[in-house]
Amino acid sequence: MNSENSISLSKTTKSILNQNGIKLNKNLGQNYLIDKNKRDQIINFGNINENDVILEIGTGIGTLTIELAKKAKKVIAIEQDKNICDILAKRLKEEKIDNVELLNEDALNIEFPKFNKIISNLPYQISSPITFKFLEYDFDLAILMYQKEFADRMNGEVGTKNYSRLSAMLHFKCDVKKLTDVSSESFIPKPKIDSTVVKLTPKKNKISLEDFKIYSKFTKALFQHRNKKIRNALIDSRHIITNLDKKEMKKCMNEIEDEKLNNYLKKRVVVVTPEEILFLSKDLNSILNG
Ligand SMILES: C[S@@+](CC[C@H](N)C(=O)[O-])C[C@H]1O[C@@H](n2cnc3c(N)ncnc32)[C@H](O)[C@@H]1O
Repeated sequence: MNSENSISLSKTTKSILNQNGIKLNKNLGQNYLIDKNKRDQIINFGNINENDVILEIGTGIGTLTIELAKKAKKVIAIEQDKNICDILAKRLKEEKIDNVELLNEDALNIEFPKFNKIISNLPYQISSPITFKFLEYDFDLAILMYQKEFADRMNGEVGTKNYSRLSAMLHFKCDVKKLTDVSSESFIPKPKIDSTVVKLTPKKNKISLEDFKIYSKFTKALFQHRNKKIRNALIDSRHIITNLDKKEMKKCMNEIEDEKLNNYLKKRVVVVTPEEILFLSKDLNSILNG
């Protein structure tokens, strides 16, 4: 960490918060970046040009927003906390920055305006739902800061403790690359966890929207019981994938004659690859809902 740089960002951040009488709220994931080198690294990873429209979730007082706005065509900046949003609006005005569309909203509850890149130091309490939401949109690149353990789960290998609904969902949509770790010292207040900056690059040959919808439902059902056999996991989470009741569903499963499918049903969730989940989700979906 370059101490001079960091001291200045740390000082500015503390002074803005003090002047406005702000006490940061843990429940909203308000840990603000004070490491100027890491901030600059994140911006550089974004490889921003003057045509980019950047989506930023959780702007805080604008540590990333202001630098993003200097390089991009436009920044769509979403911040849930009204007081923090007001501070950023004032800063943007003072700095004569007019290419930021600042939205005081819960990012989980709104439809995002059009964008092509996402760059954010995310509020960690919404890491999962916001990442799944990103997957519903087309974009060129995302540079996102997550809790380190969450980042590890994003490309968890099949059969390991990090293999999760998250890794299975990302598998068909994006390449996931960890770029740099960020120590807890780089934030105020200092969180108990370390962080990792991750790059998501959407895959070119994605599966069809219809298949991904079915795959998503089955993945959700399966990973609620990651150590169970697939058959039992699906029966237990049947409400996610079908309207059949337990008896009807068991009957359907018992009538399956396809050997390959029957073999999958006997495997434990955690050892089944995304390709296998895709295969069985399409077949089972027509059996259970056909
Ligand atoms: C980790 S801080 C990042 C702040 C700033 N970008 C930085 O790097 O210092 C996350 C921010 O997200 C905001 N936030 C929390 N939940 C949110 C939500 N559901 N929608 C939008 N913003 C949210 C918090 O108020 C907080 O300012």
